[in-house]
Amino acid sequence: MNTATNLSNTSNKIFQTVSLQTEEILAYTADIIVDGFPGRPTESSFNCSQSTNSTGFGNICIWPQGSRSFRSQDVNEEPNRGCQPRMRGFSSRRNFGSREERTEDAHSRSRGFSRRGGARGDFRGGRGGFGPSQYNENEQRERGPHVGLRRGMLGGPTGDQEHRGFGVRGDYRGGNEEVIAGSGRSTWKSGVMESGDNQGPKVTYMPPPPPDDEEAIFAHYQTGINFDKYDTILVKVSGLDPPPAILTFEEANLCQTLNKNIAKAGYSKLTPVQKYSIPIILAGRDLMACAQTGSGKTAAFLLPILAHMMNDGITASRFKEQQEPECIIVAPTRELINQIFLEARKFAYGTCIRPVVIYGGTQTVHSIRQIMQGCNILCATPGRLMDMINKEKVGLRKVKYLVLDEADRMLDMGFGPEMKKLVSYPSMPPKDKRQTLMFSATFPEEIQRLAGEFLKTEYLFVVVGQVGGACSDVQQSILQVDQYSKREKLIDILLSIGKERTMVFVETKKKADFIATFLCQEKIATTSIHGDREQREREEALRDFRSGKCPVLVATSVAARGLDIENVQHVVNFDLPSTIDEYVHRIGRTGRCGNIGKAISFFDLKTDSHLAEPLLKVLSDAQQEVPVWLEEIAFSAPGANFSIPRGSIFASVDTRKTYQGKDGMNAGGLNQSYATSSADESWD
Ligand SMILES: Nc1ncnc2c1ncn2[C@@H]1O[C@H](COP(=O)(O)OP(=O)(O)OP(=O)(O)O)[C@@H](O)[C@H]1O
Repeated sequence: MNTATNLSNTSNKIFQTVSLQTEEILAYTADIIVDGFPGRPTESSFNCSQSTNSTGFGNICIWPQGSRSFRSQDVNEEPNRGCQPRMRGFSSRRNFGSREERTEDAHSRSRGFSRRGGARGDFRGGRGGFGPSQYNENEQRERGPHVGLRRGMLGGPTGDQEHRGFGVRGDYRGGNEEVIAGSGRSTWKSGVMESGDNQGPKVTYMPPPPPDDEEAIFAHYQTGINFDKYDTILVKVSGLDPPPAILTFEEANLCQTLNKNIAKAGYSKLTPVQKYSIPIILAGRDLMACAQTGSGKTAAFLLPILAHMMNDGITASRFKEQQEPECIIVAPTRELINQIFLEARKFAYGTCIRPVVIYGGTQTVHSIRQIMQGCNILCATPGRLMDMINKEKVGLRKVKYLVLDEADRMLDMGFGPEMKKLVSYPSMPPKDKRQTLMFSATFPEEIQRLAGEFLKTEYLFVVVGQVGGACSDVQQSILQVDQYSKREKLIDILLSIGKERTMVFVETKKKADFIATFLCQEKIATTSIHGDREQREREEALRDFRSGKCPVLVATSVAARGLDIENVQHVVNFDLPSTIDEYVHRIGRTGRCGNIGKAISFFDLKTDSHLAEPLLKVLSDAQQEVPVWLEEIAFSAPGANFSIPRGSIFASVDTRKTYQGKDGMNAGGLNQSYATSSADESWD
């Protein structure tokens, strides 16, 4: 394989072709039928030039004028081979596994290996060219157990990125943390992080430093017209002796620097989750908090942690081989953890507290360098974090605050074992010696139970609204669209939307490429983000989307959680996700911070019927119109049970048995219900 990397692209293709096992060729043959798209995205359609920058359009693909487009009328034909989109990353490169990122991606590969009998060194990937040999007609899902099969097929150390191009897609890269988690159905091999160290190419990507002028640091978007409506949402706090909520930032008694930063960030009123979480964290309590998407959970944990650190008189950490951060924040995706880091940097501005971010898909040496320069708050994706701990670049002895953002995902089968490993690390202070904080918009009951293991028994549970409820600022519509009509419908919608920023969610990485290519062909400036894109490309895609250069972003679930992008007015679920929680997170990319958004979902009777009932509940809980046909499907579903109260598919209360069935209140102050709208609780 090493020899192969030194061959020219052409000879590599030949090499790879002859390397295919019969079984893989057969699998590839199956793979050419993309779900719902008999019009196969061929090598030519995805044969994207790497010289993207020369197009001046970054990640988007541009079809030459007059190129023939393929829409549903020519679904049985391939797109014109002469019209190749110049679209970096949609197809052109493949990588072969990263030594540096091994630990990050070991999960996905290990799962692939375990399912495939531990084989390494297979060829695969090859989007649009040689075909990911492991695909079958069902496609590999972005989330779930098949993900590992997509990666590292060629295996072996293969040199740096410059040598990766085989003219096909399917880059191996490490650390798609987001990819392995989520469905709760993924298989997991604990201990894989330490296994085999010599897989894949060296990752050379170093993310550019974020702009450090004050204006950029404090750049923010405006709260929307419904921001004040947050006041009316019911908040429930359960657990012993919760401290009273605060109504204003002043009541939090934060230091002057923090208050200044809050003002510069444009925050003048607390959101409900902040009103309740800030005093709880300031009081040193462990917390599990559940609040709608876009309602300010990040600041709800960052501000009190920073306040504690300021009170503790933390001094600037000095350059050292090993750093011992006081706070560790973990999140499931690279882009999200980077966003959290930027928030931490904003609120810590002008203090000597140094936040650092590390995540997969970037040079390990770069992460090490960042850490060594001093680190008080370490924002990390799990794989990279464990790698740094194993390399003894991060010591856990001083950890006082541990935050799991998107905690339900951090604790599911994808990341749960890793999180357990983290908290049981010998040097990690036990739970009674640290403060553990968990935040998410969704918290399934079984995950709540798991979370209990990480938290002190007397942790507090804050629920703003309904656990797992959708944000009511998102106008949701569900359309019945079969898979063969989806593209046509999408075009209609995007044309009517015009240039408004829109995220289009699809279920697989491959389909993300396909739809992005298709939209570009239709002359809609589109970019894409998913776990098979290189980190550089993912970040470029987000930049292009944020700036409006590409107003359409086609995404897999990698972008479903946490991303806070200004002005996303629409979310389209081209494919509905497999779980209702995922739906709630996806549509939450719009309608943030009091702004209004719209979400349109294509409901395919053949594949989505299982979602009818939970969808109906989410819609009605958020006071949305429920289509009659959806109601009918939901009611006719086997086992449909509408005697249960709406929303009861979600945990509506703290699952701790001790506190349940007490009629809402007891002498210890359990299960207090609060409405932030009470007359004396104005935010002004
Ligand atoms: N009190 C506030 N006043 C004004 N803006 C705020 C306030 N709190 C948070 N925001 C802004 O609201 C936006 C959404 O916040 P954030 O990303 O923390 O939401 P979230 O609840 O974590 O959402 P998700 O569940 O999608 O992760 C951000 O742009 C943030 O800066």
